[in-house]
Amino acid sequence: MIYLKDVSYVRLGSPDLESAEAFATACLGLQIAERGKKKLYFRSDDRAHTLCYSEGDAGNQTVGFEVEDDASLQVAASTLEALGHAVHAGTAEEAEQRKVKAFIGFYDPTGNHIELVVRPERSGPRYFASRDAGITGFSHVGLNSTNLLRDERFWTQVCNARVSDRIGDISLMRVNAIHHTIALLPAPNAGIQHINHQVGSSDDVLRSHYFLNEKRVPIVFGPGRHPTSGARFLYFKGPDGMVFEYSVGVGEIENDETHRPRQFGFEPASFCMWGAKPAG
Ligand SMILES: O=C(O)c1cccc(O)c1O
Ligand SMILES: [Fe+2]
Repeated sequence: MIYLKDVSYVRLGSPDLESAEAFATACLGLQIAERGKKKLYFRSDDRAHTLCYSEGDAGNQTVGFEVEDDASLQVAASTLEALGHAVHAGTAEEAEQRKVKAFIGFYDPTGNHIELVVRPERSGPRYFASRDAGITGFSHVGLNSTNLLRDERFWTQVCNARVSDRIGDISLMRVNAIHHTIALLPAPNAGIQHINHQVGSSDDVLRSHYFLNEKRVPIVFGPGRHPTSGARFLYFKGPDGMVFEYSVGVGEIENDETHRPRQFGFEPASFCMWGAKPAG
């Protein structure tokens, strides 16, 4: 069993780092942590980085998850290899680029590139962004899935994810008390479907709605409220078509042992209890 503790970071390729930087700082509200060679590191909370853009193909997308220690990483590697997944052991240089002690890389059954990391760095100074978006931290990712049942099985049976709720066959899965850290959404190919940051209040969500509209950032869904996690949300489009979500008030699962996933119908009202409909 692979015990995921939390999501750690997202790594995104972009052919235009300048635009990515402008969006991440002036629109999304992240803090530049470090400029590397053709790499930009961003902070959103007390971690040293939670997002890294590197110059390259926008199809290069990776999600990093934290595991407990080196022993857990070894178990993860052998578990994956036994199941036929090719596992890449991160080199010291690659680990340094990720600000982690060690990591492995592999592809999930859909083909999403996943990294498992040990001892991701924190930062001493607190997160301080130039735009006051009210971000309190990087919280979850939506992952594309070409086969929801197969991929839910991978994340819950090979890994320790637990289903908190389902909308149709879409699963919202937790790896700790937070309602979900991974959402699996149907898509024809691999990719990150959205990247979620939590904000401090509903005011932040609505304030950003006006702010992003003014900046001509395409709003793709919301403001709204998810009946599943209870979170108030706003989705908008960033560089290379990547969708970002702000949300506040994501619930926690009080009793991990006794919680049973709730089933919601695959319909708009299951995504927004206020009646918002996705754009397009
Ligand atoms: O927060 C949620 O419950 C949620 C539901 C559907 C899709 C999402 O991205 C979510 O964050
Ligand atoms: Fe989400």
